[in-house]
Amino acid sequence: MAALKHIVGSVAVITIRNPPVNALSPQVQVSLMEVLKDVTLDPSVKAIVLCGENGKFSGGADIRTFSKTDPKTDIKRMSLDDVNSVAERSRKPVVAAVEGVALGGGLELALACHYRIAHVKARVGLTEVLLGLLPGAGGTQRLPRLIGVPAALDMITTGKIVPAPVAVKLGIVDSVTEGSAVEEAIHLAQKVVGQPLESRRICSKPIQCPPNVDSLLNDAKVKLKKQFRGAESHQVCVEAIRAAVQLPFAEGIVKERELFLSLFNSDQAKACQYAFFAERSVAKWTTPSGANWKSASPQTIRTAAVIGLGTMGQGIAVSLAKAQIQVIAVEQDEQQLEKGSKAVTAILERETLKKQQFELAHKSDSFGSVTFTLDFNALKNADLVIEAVYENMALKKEIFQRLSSICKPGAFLCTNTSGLDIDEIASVTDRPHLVIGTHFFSPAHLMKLLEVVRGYHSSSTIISTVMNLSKVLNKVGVVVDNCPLFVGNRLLLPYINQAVFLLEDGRTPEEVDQVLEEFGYAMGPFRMSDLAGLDIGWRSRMEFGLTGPKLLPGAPVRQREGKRYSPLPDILCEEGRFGQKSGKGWYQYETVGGRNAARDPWVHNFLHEYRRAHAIKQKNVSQGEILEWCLYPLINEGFKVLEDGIASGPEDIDVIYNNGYGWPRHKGGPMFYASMIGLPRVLVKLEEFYKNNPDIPSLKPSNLLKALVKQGSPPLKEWRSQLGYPNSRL
Ligand SMILES: CCCCCCC/C=C/C(=O)SCCNC(=O)CCNC(=O)[C@H](O)C(C)(C)COP(=O)(O)OP(=O)(O)OC[C@H]1O[C@@H](n2cnc3c(N)ncnc32)[C@H](O)[C@@H]1OP(=O)(O)O
Repeated sequence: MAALKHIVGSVAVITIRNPPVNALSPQVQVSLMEVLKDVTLDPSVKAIVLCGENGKFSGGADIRTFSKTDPKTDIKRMSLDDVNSVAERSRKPVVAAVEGVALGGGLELALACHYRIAHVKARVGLTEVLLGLLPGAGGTQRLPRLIGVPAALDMITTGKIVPAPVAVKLGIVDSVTEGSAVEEAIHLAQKVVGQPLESRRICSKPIQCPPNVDSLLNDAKVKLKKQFRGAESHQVCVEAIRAAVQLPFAEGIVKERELFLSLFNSDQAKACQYAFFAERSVAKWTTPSGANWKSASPQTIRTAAVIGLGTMGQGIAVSLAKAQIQVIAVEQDEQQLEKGSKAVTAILERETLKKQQFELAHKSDSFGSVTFTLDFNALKNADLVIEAVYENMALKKEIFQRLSSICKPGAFLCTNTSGLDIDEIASVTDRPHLVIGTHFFSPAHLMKLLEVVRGYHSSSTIISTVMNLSKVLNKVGVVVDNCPLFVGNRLLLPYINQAVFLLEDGRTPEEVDQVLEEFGYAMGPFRMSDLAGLDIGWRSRMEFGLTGPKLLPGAPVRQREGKRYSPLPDILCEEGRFGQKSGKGWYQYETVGGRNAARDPWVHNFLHEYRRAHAIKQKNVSQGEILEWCLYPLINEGFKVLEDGIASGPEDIDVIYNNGYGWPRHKGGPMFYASMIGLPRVLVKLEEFYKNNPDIPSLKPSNLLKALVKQGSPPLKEWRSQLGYPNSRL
């Protein structure tokens, strides 16, 4: 039985049982319905308590069953909504005892109960929108009636999860307890036996609308369109809430169902659900040598050190402190230390304020302390050190040599680099097995991704410790192998190059960005480059002799070693145009450090003159071709990364892109996207591009892509077996 019943006096306690998160699978729903009907008819039962096994109310409808559900037949036959209706219509009081989580359909079930008691540490939310859906079991009709339209709109359209004390303030739950929510619920159930229930049924509550409700809903749609470019579910959620506002409850439920079904089998919903499971799958890492997440022994990190308090170091220090880890922050000179400590303190103050506002001043755990010092010897007691100085191999090696002699035996040594060789850095230490790459993304206290780059000698203990740490820091860690640029930046390079080639061929930064932003990227390649800083790539190209003083004399302007090369970004940097940080880059900004990109006539004129000087003929490229020209080489590089064994599966690449590179989640990630549009299409276009541009090697289709197409394009979950890894995780 997926729903268990036991009787306490005259109270029937129904426990949802479906480990690990008590997901409401079709079987659980049928079982719940049976037990609910049974206890409603049982004359000895006077009240009902609903709870979940093992301290978790419910993680919502069972997402795994969605792909096997036929919306036309299965959902119409029986749905969670019917269970909710039976609970709500019951003449006996039904009390939800919310422990752990009540998310999605789990919270919708709780909303159908007459009372809700939550444990103080419980969290609730209608998270369906993040899975490309809407709360389709009455959530869009009940929540606005319970807490008002503005608050419900915010929760439903963002999928926000709130802690129990906030849920009480909002009116979602009636009270919180530090003790057992189930005991408290039983107590309340006994107390309210015989009391009238009509006012407790949310379906009977009139909806309180602010006078400007129409513009509230319309403005929300505009805002959400900008925030979640191209994503349907956020928009459809607003329409479901509009139905709650305009229609009586029963009709609103019918409309909600219709809108739910319009999303249920969409490609976007499939992509979001794939992204959800991909994130879980990357946590279960394995290495080619057989080490894996199950057998490794992660260590708890209590004290961590950060070396270098530039932008990255600041964010990393804040991230650690927010996770209640004690931080020692080291800089090399007084001035840098003062600048860094001021910045860290300011960010921490802002974060404290945000936390207090979010938790509504509920007593919560404070942040870990940060000690600022110039003294490297302060690192001797750190459990883990993250070096975050700028990208310079000699400097990093010098630091790691020092760390070897200062840090306690067993301390983990991490380098925050976006592409330098981890093995070379590890080679100067006394403990290469305890050295690893931790590639954070800026701003490091906000961005979710952590690329965990294992070196040749990295032990399973350091991999599992850092993967665990990523979860503690509320990040998504992905284990990748050591190669130049690792995974994320390796795929980014051809994408950016292709975008720049488009400028040579006659397009403008605005046109290219618009296509990629309409696709769903938060920022197109040029706005993103301006944000990241154009000088970073420039310095690295100088280091590699692609430009600057090390460039061999006589090198053709638009070629390097026979390959197409565009000097446009280099010229911009030579002009002092580094992007936002200098107030100008591919765009112009209102001030140095400004955020609002505006068309820059200088850039347009410069591009025009450049094309004229090099006698480049303008090409007519459609918006669709711009998209394929930029994205397919990125995807192709993804296949090459898989072929090289740098990432262990397509999910790893997609998780990296969804969480670190602004890829639209409702498109699943580049590899998922390729599977959706069809591998033959990607291959044919790459072949065509490569034929016409043999001097761009990244357009040459990868062997893996060709092999998969030859085999009839198997589904993504089978690609991994093609790679022949000994420890396939699928
Ligand atoms: C068919 C028509 C039905 C009509 C339904 C009406 C509308 C309702 C829709 C929904 O309810 S959609 C689901 C909404 N729920 C969520 O979005 C919650 C998703 N889960 C989470 O956020 C987290 O998993 C958690 C519950 C907060 C737990 O986090 P934790 O870090 O503790 O563990 P995880 O590693 O994330 O998960 C453990 C394990 O459980 C699996 N899982 C989690 N939630 C679900 C779920 N709703 N359905 C199925 N499976 C779920 C997760 O994949 C992990 O499994 P493994 O991957 O380790 O095997």
